[in-house]
Amino acid sequence: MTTPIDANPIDDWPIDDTTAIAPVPRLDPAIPVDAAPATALAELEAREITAWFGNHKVLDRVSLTMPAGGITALIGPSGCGKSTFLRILNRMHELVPSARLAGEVLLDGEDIYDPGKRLIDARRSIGMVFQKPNPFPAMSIRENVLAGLKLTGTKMRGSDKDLLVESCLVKGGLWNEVKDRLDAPGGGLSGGQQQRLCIARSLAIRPRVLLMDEPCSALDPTSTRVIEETMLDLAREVTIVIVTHNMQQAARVSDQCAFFLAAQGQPGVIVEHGDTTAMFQGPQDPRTYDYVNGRFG
Ligand SMILES: Nc1ncnc2c1ncn2[C@@H]1O[C@H](COP(=O)(O)OP(=O)(O)OP(=O)(O)O)[C@@H](O)[C@H]1O
Repeated sequence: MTTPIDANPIDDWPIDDTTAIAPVPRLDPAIPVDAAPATALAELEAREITAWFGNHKVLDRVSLTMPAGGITALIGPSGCGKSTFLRILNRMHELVPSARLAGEVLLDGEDIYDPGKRLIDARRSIGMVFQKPNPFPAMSIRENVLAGLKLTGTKMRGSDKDLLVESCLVKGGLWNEVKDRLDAPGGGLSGGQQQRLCIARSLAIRPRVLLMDEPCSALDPTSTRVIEETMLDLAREVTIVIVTHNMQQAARVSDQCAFFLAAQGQPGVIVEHGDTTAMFQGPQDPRTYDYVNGRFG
């Protein structure tokens, strides 16, 4: 099925993913966030995804199941469509005016592109963390975590906000470093701390899936390890999909990998996917072997 691209109902959100925060969905103001039940782990399944920018087809019939509570790494050389695929998973692809796609993305069996589904619900359930940490620099750490609620106009008691800020910063692996300076500006944190603040911010809207587009590529090795530990902890409650160029990182954090490749002038496809250990130790396809062993890309 070719999915029609609707006008973007959140048209005041910036598009540039190096500077924007992910569009934040609207919580039900009637439900205090700390009282909301924990959400069940969700499986995400992409079926036969084909994507275009104008007439340029960049993905061809890509299917992948991303298991509930797992970490799936998308790997492959530059330009093979990994980020495009990731952005299709939470309907960010349609922010680009020339973008089109065909196929389905099922969140626990329900197609997020179904005409009866609202864009806002996809964004509510499927959060995104970008390559470059992008906190609001002048806002305090606390305000950054709560930014999604503020932007959506959700009302919450002060004590509920305090609980939410603490729980998100704990889950984001940042609480111990910032608990005594929650009113300090987010822009004053180190790059690695800023990225964990962005993770905490995305958790505040209780996503069921967290998409991460090269979240450590701007960070030093120590910060990278801290983010990886945070991801491993988070996978107990959110399904994670990460794009990474770092093969060691893919091996360290992911349960399964999908290897994307685009032949010269051709759209990207998944050459091979499966258990990460198997992909690294005994890939089926010689191109996967060459890529994971650093022979190209
Ligand atoms: N906004 C856009 N408009 C037009 N073409 C685009 C746009 N974004 C990406 N493309 C094209 O789509 C193809 C896939 O790009 P994409 O960024 O998804 O690849 P990638 O595998 O994530 O690359 P990298 O690893 O370098 O980030 C490329 O040919 C790219 O030039």
